[in-house]
Amino acid sequence: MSIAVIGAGKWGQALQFALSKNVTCKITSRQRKSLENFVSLEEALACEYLVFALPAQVVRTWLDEHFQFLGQKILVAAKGIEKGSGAFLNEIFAAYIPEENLSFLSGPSFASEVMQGLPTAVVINSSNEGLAKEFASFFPSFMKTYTSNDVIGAEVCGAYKNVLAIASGICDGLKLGNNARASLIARGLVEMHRFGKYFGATDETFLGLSGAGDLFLTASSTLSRNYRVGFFLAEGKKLDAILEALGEVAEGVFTSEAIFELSSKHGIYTPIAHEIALILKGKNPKESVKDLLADS
Ligand SMILES: NC(=O)C1=CN([C@@H]2O[C@H](COP(=O)(O)OP(=O)(O)OC[C@H]3O[C@@H](n4cnc5c(N)ncnc54)[C@H](O)[C@@H]3O)[C@@H](O)[C@H]2O)C=CC1
Ligand SMILES: O=C(CO)COP(=O)(O)O
Repeated sequence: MSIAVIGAGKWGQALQFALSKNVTCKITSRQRKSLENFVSLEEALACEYLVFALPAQVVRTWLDEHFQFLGQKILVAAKGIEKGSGAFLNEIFAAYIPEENLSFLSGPSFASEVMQGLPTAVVINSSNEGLAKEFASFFPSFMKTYTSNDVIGAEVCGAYKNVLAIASGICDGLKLGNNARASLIARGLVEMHRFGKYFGATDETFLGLSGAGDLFLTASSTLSRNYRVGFFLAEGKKLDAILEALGEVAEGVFTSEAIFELSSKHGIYTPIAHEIALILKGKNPKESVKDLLADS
């Protein structure tokens, strides 16, 4: 078998590191990097298995410009909803790749900890159980892998928790206390469940690794880029300056807009994501706290 990671950012490199414990794993990116088993895009695309670790917002253009379906089996490792279209990643990929060849990775997994070989548990989600199990078998023992067929549930959780992590960072940046953060995370879980149910997600996904697991992780740690974006916004820093200093993707910034658009279109009640979208457009976070407390 042959496998390659596409995208050599933080997550792509961590996944290559993890998969290389069991299999020879190649990696490619738009700029050549001096990484072991770095290959050209052509060589990567010729592999039987591909792991996509590109930011959600660039996936559609990337597929349009570079992808050719040769029967490859795909694991999508990005977490986000496309801004503008409100498209989920499974919808974007489905235009290029048959559903039975697609799977999606979810669960609590900071790249920096995976890079150190620290233990975690993740989920491989696919309508094709055999494919999910195949990908699961490639992961090293320090990453315990579960499988699920709730693709949309895993996708909603992975994307929504990034927006809630921004909210949590704001909460801590404003020094609102532990009670406030726990309330926010708990209400956030209810909110993302409501949103996910609308699109057909399964209840139990929200209680497991993809939902509560990844939400608790990301919304309670300064290791999260999304959390840090929120923290610095609360300190009064400008979004552009925060993102420039971050130098890495914070998907929640784009996903909050996508959720705002989808919730407005479908009439889904998502007050926390709504306030985050407004804060990212310049609303004072303290006003948002007042509005959320007063909201009934
Ligand atoms: N870092 C982490 O701990 C985790 C990240 N993820 C998700 O994985 C995805 C990627 O995140 P990271 O690797 O951490 O981000 P990153 O910011 O470290 O790297 C993103 C990579 O994408 C490349 N890239 C950006 N635009 C591109 C384009 N138009 N064409 C080709 N390549 C392009 C960049 O050069 C960079 O190498 C995101 O959706 C993120 O939410 C998921 C789980 C964990
Ligand atoms: O998805 C992640 C961990 O599971 C990474 O979160 P951040 O992108 O906020 O760092």
